[in-house]
Amino acid sequence: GSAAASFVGSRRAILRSLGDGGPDHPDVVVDLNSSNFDRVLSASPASFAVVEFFAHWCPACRNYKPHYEKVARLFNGPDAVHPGNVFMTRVDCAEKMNTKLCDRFSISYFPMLFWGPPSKFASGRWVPKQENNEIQNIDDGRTAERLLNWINKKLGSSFSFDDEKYENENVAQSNDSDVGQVARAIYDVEEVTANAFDIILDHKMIKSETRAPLIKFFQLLVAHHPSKRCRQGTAEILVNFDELWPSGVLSNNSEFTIISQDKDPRKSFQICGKEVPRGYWIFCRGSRNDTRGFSCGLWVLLHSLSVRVSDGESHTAFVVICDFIHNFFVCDDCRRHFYEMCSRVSNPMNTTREFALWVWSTHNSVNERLMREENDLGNGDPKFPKMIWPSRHLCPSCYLSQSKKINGTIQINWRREEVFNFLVNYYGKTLASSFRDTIIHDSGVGDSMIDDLVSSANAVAVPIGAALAIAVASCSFGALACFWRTKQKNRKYSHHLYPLKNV
Ligand SMILES: Cc1cc2nc3c(=O)[nH]c(=O)nc-3n(C[C@H](O)[C@H](O)[C@H](O)COP(=O)(O)OP(=O)(O)OC[C@H]3O[C@@H](n4cnc5c(N)ncnc54)[C@H](O)[C@@H]3O)c2cc1C
Repeated sequence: GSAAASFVGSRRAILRSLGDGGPDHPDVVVDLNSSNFDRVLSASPASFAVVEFFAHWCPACRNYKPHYEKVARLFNGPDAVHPGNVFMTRVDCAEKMNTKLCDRFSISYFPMLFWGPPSKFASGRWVPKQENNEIQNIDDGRTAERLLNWINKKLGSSFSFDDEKYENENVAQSNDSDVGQVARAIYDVEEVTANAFDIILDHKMIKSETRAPLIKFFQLLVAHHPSKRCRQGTAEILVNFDELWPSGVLSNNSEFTIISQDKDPRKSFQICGKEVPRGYWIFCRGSRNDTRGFSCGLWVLLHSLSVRVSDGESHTAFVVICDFIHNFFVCDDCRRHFYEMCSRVSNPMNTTREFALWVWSTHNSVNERLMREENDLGNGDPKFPKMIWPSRHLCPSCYLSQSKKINGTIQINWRREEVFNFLVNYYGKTLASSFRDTIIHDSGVGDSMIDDLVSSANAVAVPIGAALAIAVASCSFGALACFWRTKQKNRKYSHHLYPLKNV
């Protein structure tokens, strides 16, 4: 009796240490099935995915579950130690709906594990003994340790279960690390966009006086957001804007009441698609819980917009961004400081260069101020001290000569032309370089006009005004949009377009 009891006890202890669900060990493995498999995998920011095919009735799978989840906790979920590296998922082949999916991967036993780039899973299949398959069968993953070893061999990494949250290679880099790091920031730009929209809804910030600035900001996003998913999602919201937030119902300074209470707009409109927000930061991840993240993502969004607008749009975009921060950035100090700097601009911005350099130098003024503050208060992120950016290390050619300290402030002689080139390359091309920018039309009603509209992957040029005009003229977003459009036909068209020229 007592031997059996202690056996059960120790087995529990082992299970606990491996993680058997519960509040300390949440199950962060992403469950996939035939209806979301392709979409979720193709939207994953991770470089690699593991897919476990199992059957819920299989006892070996049940025993394996805590092992698999222990590995998954390193990579998945808000508390992941190494987010964005490996996406850990599973498919229950005992579910009828998944039969075809499991056949696609020639599942011959449970659990059966595969490894490959997420996008290859999304479009792929696996056939035994076929060479050059980008999807590989994981033949040695029977315990948590062995699976992690297998992954480490593939990645050339040394991930360990002892790694602590935040103390990891993702933050061993700093602001000053290599140029390619910013390629991962595209996911943070999506994350910040979705978070900002959530905040706007949560705080009921759409009021009669903030409605127009928001519409204009959305127009800017439709035309120039670096992520196609976000361009499309924003276009959808824009097309439905009048329906969701009718101007007549909004009163000054009072919160907006959702007309039909059971229809919370956020439930039907995801500004960057279904997979975002993901709940974690990659490029903008701080070494402490309360640093970086959102505000870092917001800066990256602003910079990436600034290098994408055309010369002719630059002043409008400047005003739109100033108004957006002023009305919707809930950090009060930040928005006041920023707006002050906006107000100091007396001449219109004539070029993309002027605008992008303004955002850059404004950001540096903030950095400079925070450098002092964080020094005094010790509340900065120790791994990401504020600095004047870009460092000599990042952009040697941006510096004209040795910088001097005059009255305690650093005076740098910038080569502004080089800084601009650097910004365009960094926040333009490099930011979007490794991005798998797929849109899967859930409704199946693809529309070439909207695709054209949102498909400009880099610094190109759908004039902002045209973006909404095209969006409005299209029925690609399903019944609601068509309904809206039909209704608009009888109204004064221009009133609803908010042409940016009139900012
Ligand atoms: C509009 C705005 C106003 C803000 N105002 C305040 C404020 O008044 N007080 C306050 O405490 N916090 C303010 N913040 C927050 C603060 O600026 C930082 O975002 C936050 O402290 C996180 O810092 P970070 O280390 O992630 O780097 P961030 O400053 O957020 O920068 C993000 C990344 O951008 C790059 N970068 C840095 N400088 C530049 C530059 N000059 N040009 C281009 N790229 C650059 C770096 O790669 C950096 O890691 C503001 C944020 C925003 C978006």
